[in-house]
Amino acid sequence: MASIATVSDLRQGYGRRDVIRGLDLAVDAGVLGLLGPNGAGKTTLLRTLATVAPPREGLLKICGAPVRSERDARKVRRQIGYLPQDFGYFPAFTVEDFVHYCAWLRGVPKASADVAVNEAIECVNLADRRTAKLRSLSGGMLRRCGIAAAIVGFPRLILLDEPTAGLDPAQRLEFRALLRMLKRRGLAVVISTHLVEDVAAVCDTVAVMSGGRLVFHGLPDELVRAAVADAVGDTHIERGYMSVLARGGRPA
Ligand SMILES: Nc1ncnc2c1ncn2[C@@H]1O[C@H](COP(=O)(O)OP(=O)(O)OP(=O)(O)O)[C@@H](O)[C@H]1O
Repeated sequence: MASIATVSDLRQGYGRRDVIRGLDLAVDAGVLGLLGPNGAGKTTLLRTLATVAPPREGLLKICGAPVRSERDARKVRRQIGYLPQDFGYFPAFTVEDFVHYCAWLRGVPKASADVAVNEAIECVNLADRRTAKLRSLSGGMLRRCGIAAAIVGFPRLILLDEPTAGLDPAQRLEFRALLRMLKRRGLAVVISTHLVEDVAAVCDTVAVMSGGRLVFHGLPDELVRAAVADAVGDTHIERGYMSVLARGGRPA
């Protein structure tokens, strides 16, 4: 089956600086966990997949369509839900207003928008706060509202930048259940996270970035098996993660 998104030989950066070089990645249905230390390039990759910034070099394809121009990007944005790390919002909007607005921005058909908005709000367990103003929400609730905005209408590609930041342990478990539901719908979800245990619990595949390159892409079990004998870490997968970072992508 064709991948939902691919980047080939991607070069991406800011100003004069390249932060991603020669990166190839295929995103298929299921949950892909994107790991890597601060500054590795995870957000830059997600922004590129979200068509926020065009690749400096290389090819981005969404649902099989090459995205080479703003015109191409407009055609595929309907298929993309994106939760940035720091998302902008209007404090006076209610939860419902905000998710509706994001549905409208993404072109969710008007006839199905009300149902889609309700469904998204229920998915993140904010139904009892639907008329609350965003300014009155806790950090975790606001994050869940952002997740609802990213999944409304169930786009085929959902990109979540540190979605579990600020969630308490019970909310993180609920978020994992939500990811499993999105997976059952055949959607592709990419989550950037520093929580290696979230990846072990719910991701089908894992990509590890370091210094703007992909140093690992495979199954969570394969990351566990990548652990070297003296690796640091409290869990098997943390030891695998630390090992691939230390190795910098060189074959074992
Ligand atoms: N808007 C920007 N302008 C200039 N440089 C930037 C900008 N955003 C990110 N960078 C730089 O690009 C590199 C990659 O940053 P990026 O945010 O993609 O990493 P990350 O893996 O998401 O990090 P974190 O885990 O801290 O969120 C870093 O060196 C960062 O300083």
